[in-house]
Amino acid sequence: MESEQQPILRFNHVSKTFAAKDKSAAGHTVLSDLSITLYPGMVVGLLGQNGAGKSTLMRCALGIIDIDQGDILTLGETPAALSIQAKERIGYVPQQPFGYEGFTIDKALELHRSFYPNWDMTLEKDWLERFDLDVTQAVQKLSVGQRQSLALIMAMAYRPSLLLLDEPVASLDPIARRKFMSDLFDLALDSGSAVLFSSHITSDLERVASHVALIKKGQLVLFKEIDALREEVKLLSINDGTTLPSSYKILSQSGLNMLVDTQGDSTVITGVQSAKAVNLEQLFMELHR
Ligand SMILES: Nc1ncnc2c1ncn2[C@@H]1O[C@H](COP(=O)(O)OP(=O)(O)OP(=O)(O)O)[C@@H](O)[C@H]1O
Repeated sequence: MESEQQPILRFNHVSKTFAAKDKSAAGHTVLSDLSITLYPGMVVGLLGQNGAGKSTLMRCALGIIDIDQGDILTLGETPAALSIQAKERIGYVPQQPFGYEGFTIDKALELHRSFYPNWDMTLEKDWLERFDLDVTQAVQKLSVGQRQSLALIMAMAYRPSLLLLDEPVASLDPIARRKFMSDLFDLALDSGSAVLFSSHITSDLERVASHVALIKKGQLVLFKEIDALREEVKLLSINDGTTLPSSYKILSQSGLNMLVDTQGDSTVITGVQSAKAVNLEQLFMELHR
């Protein structure tokens, strides 16, 4: 199904190294040979430790940061030369939303919506109510969570084809978070959009994402449908000398315990004492032991 659709965002063997301050020192490689493709309707949760490269990946997709190797296509275009038409179809909420200080919420929205011909006033109104925002309030007086809620409305009310959300819900209370997350999924499905969002809250990710992309030190360790995760990623305890099928990808190993991606291979293997499914949090912990 996926191959028949045009990708919304494609990272193809992308690498990025930031130069060291001291020109003679080696640079810091933040993304390494990373490939992911997002198709319409995909909600991809990006998981990784602090500094793993999640924000950098999003900034590269927007052309804010240049890459060193590989290529990226954002709505079919090169990020460094995105057309206005493409920009009108992208929503982005950075980790620390900024801008519109000195405006009230309604004035800020009035200006912001003027940039987007497809702005949906009903959606705006709905989300203002959901987040319980008073439009007469000054933007600079909003709490961090309220500021984040406003940034989300500003990024989503024009139903962008591509939505990049960098820890969008970190400052939202659990009720606002839950509402936002389920709506996010519906919105993506309704509008045929693709969403890439980073979060450290694995339960949110499990609830709302269709896929998970796990990044460790700039490398993509796993990219999988959430539903396939429980079936295909296993914590194995094996006997010494056990040979695993070549289709298995070993994600981490500690003695005779290993975390593997069976990649759908259901061959029965002798020598495996136990094979346990893992949830996202367990997977994350195992990978970073
Ligand atoms: N402009 C820059 N110049 C130099 N180094 C940078 C730059 N931007 C990011 N980095 C470095 O790249 C690494 C990855 O940063 P990034 O913000 O992408 O991580 P992250 O996965 O989003 O982390 P977090 O979960 O803490 O938000 C970090 O070590 C950071 O210091």
